[in-house]
Amino acid sequence: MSGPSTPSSPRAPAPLPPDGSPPASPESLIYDWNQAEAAPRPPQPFGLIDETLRDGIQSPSATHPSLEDKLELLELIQAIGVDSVNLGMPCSSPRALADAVAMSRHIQARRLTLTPAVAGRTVLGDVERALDVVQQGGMPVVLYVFIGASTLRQWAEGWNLDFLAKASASAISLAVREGLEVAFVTEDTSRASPEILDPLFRTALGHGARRLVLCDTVGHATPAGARALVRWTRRLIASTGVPGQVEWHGHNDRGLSLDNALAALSAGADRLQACGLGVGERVGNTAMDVLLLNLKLLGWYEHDLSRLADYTRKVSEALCIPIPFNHPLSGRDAFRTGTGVHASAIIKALGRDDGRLADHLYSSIPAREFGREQRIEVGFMSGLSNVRFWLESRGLPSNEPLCQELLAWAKGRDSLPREEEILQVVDASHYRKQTAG
Ligand SMILES: CC(C)C(=O)C(=O)O
Repeated sequence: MSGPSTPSSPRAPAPLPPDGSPPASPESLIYDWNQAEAAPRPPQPFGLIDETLRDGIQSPSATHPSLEDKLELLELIQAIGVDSVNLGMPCSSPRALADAVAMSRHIQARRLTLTPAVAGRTVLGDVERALDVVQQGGMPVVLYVFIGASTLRQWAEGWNLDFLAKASASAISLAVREGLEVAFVTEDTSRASPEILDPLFRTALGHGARRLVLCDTVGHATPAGARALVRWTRRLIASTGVPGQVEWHGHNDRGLSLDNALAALSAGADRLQACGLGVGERVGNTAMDVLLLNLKLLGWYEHDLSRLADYTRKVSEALCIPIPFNHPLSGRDAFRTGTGVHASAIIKALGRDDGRLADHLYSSIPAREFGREQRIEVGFMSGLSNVRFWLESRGLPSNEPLCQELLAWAKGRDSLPREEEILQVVDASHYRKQTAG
């Protein structure tokens, strides 16, 4: 009896080699249900902007990174293939302005290909600080000018649509007149009506803005909402005849920011904004690292990502924000296996090819492609194979009595032992044996 048919058929796994030899590739043994209803590919080439040094440092738990850390981060953002970077809000403090200038100079001195951007409100003084960055930094920057747009935001500020349009028009006009490329950012776009967005977007494009940034400021959107908003905005831009681009900025309050970013891209967004480790206001933004990981695995992103883990480590260090233990890819536990059944299968696979199969067995992410590696641990859920492998991979003797002793000891504990603790038990066992002999 055949099962229900799928809308499109993923490739069947290759037959298992009869002699147990390794298959052509780990992927050839994987039946990929994702292919049955694959997300539509982005309809056009897309860009990415790293917002860690703008929205990321707005996280209440973040430390303002030193200039040295900011410069190192620029290098890593370039290394993972992201094309643009927000240098911060030069209007927010003299230090923010000085750092933006220093980063602009660094980009030029190091010949990085990153396009720098800065942010400010639709306030003339904020535009002037962006112009200071250009003048003192010696290179153009894209200016992201933002204003609260939804009815709720208007109510909180005592604004109306007429005020929003006038403030936006005058800030954009000044920036464009001075030669800046302008991105117009409507805060709370995902809760603003077409009756607000339509005139504001037309005003912005009419005054020379060339990017419209759709903000899911409070993480309200679902993928369906993100798609609808992007498509609606693209239609609006098309109706003006102006060559405008759509950009997506999403927050993670409901845990949907990654899905929303992918949905926005599939619906035609030209650029996605994201922050390393997903840091940012409240629970943060789309995580750049997790976004890149998924774009790569979807086949939508070509760039080598072997330095992705270095990038997240630097974000964590620079902003003094620990990486959650279970964060995809970079978390301490992302590639650790203590459980006996899992470890035993990984160890068997490790013995049979160059390690590529082991990378896929209990992970959907080939660790080594992203600068990480699988680790087998010993703990209360382990079996003998964990212990034997743990000892042998450190060049230690792995005789049966020692393995049994270590396993019994590990099973009596409430948590996985640290390496030094295991080594102490190994030493004590050898000592006992010597003195007994
Ligand atoms: C200023 C804008 C881009 C913002 O951070 C938001 O709306 O979330």
